[in-house]
Amino acid sequence: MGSEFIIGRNPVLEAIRSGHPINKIWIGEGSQKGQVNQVIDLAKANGIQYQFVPKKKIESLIDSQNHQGIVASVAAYEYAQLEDLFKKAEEKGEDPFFLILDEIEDPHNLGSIIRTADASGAHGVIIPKRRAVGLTATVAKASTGAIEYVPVVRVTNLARTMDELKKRGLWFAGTDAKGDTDFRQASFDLPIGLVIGSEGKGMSRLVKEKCDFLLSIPMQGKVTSLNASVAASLLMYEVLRKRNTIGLK
Ligand SMILES: C[S@@+](CC[C@H](N)C(=O)[O-])C[C@H]1O[C@@H](n2cnc3c(N)ncnc32)[C@H](O)[C@@H]1O
Repeated sequence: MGSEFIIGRNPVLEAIRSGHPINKIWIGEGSQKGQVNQVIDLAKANGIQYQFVPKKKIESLIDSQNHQGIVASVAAYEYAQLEDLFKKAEEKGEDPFFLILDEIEDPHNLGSIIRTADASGAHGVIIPKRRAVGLTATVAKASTGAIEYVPVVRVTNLARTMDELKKRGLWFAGTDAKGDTDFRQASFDLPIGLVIGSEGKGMSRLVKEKCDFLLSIPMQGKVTSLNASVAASLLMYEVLRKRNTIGLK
């Protein structure tokens, strides 16, 4: 199994808390305060090896200065199976709510989408194997640890997977600034797959054709689209808003 570095206090804390296998943690000298102490306590409690090193050592490991004095080498992130997503929905007694990402390439966008997926109660994310970013250290950091809790499935062919999911009762909501239905009018009281297009091209033709309806977020200014992760966040929270009574957590 390969390994990855995860960088920063929150991602390392979440990795330990979730039980993700950790090889070693390096802590920058002089960083022993607040959340770093929490990391040390948890590492001790879980028998994880850690070492204090000059900050330069950390920078040489990860080739970055944005590490908050902490970096861990962990087992590479594993992908889930479609079945895991259905299981998560079933455990929560909810209609499936999956995200389908059609060739998202920017790791910050993927991390941010995973973070909001966790917060808004989505049951998992589906990405294609080709022409898309996978679960990397940068994605883990941008997700601030949510990568540990949101199952991500990688499939060979998104359009084919959508066909398979349709047979299992899912309806697909495509998203496009030129879509014909204002997202505030959509109802989400059915098993739903929310499809987000790539940063450059939006949804591919084949994936778009598989969608049952096309939602748009109003654009009142001069630019023609939102950032993919911003659009995904608004749409995920609309699903939560429609499905959950206010006051219920
Ligand atoms: C940066 S946009 C893609 C722009 C691309 N040039 C296009 O024409 O579709 C990335 C993705 O974010 C979502 N998105 C962005 N703005 C949106 C909007 N106003 N309404 C619905 N979805 C939007 C869509 O999923 C879109 O494919």
